Amino acid sequence: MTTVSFDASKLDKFVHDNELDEMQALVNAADTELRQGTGAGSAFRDWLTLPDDYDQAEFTRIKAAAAKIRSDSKVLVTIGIGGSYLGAKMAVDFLHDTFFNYLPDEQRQDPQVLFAGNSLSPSYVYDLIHLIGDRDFSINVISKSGTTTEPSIAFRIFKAKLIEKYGKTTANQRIYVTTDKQRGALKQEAASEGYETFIIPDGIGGRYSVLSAVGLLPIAVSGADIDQLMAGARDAMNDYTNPDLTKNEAYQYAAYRNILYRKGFTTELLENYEPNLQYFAEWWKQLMGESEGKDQKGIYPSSANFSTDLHSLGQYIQEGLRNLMETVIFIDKPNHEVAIPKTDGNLDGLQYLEDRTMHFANTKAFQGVTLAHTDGNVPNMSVHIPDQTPHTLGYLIYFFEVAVGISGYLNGINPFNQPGVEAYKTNMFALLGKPGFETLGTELNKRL
Ligand SMILES: O=P(O)(O)OC[C@H]1O[C@](O)(CO)[C@@H](O)[C@@H]1O
Repeated sequence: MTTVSFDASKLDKFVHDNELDEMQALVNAADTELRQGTGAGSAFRDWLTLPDDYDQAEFTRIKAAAAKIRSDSKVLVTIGIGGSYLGAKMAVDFLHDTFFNYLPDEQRQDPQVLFAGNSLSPSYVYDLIHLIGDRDFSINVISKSGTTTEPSIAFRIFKAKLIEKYGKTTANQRIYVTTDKQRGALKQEAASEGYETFIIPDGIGGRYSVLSAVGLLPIAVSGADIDQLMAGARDAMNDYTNPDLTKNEAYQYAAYRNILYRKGFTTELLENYEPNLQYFAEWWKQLMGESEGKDQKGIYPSSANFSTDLHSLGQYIQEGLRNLMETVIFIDKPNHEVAIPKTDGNLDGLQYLEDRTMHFANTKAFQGVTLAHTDGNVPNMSVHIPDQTPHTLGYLIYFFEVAVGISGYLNGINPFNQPGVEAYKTNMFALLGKPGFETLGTELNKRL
């Protein structure tokens, strides 16, 4: 039984039935490229089988490390950027109360899972140190390359704090490293300092890595069930193998967004109606943007949070430039339901909603928006999920991963590389004065 249900029924106005049929041959070819490894970037497809084919011993070690952190720390500082933090952040948000990280220590059973190294903001780091205060903490530093500047700087700072608080020997036992099995400065440091280390498999790029140690350790520290997360992904892996578009909704989603893209709908908004899905969209944006935006083409991934943003972006979506398509993730059964109470009289004009629930109102907002935006010529697709359990999240993650693999090949690009992200790094190194970048540094400084 599938967990995710993809709904393209509101696309009639934009896509004829025969157009989907016409995509079948291209989808078959994309499926072969993905499954047989004949497409570009084939060395980075190990996420395809990861839910079934992962290192069980390491998985056990992740759980043991999580148990230790949960027993000796009030805070886990998770250091990483891009794919080395977005998956963990979105999963911790998705799987817990909206205010999970805000609860005071006396009201919580789980450590706070906080993030660093995903920007170069000094104020953020200063404020985070202040927030941790004198509470016990551990660090999980995550970097596949082991050399990314933002997390490297944050690690230096938080490691110094850890040593200051506990002394070097104990501090080293509170540092958990997730990195490549052999390359990079972080790997060398972990080996020399004896930090507990987890591996990011070679064949999995950062944005596809949430179901490896990259995501699993912080998610397990938060108290979420990582067995169920993997089980959900495994179910999706088994459900999405048939390339027949009438039988594979992940492939349907890939096909429809490419049909729409070719008609000029070049920006896709991923939308939600639950605030703790906001970071799901941030994770999705990296997955889609780094996979598809290359060779001067690709759908631009953006996002909106509803109904909040209907009061800010709603006007643009309804009547602005017509290059938008929308994909809504809608949760059929929210974690909690709240009734709209009865009151004496009808001064606020809400009597007609008495005995209704907030989820009823949210559902009507979703339905009303879908029809209004469709009338406004914004193609609407939706992805329904039953709940916010780890199983559903694992399933949903896999849905989007396999969809972007197919989508990338449909658009004739390599969905597994990200050459474009190097340009800013090279300039930054040159301007920072990193050894080896002196000539470029001189040139760039003249242009400033
Ligand atoms: O894990 P790393 O090597 O620190 O990289 C973090 C992120 O940086 C990128 O390489 C882009 O700069 C992403 O692809 C990746 O997810």
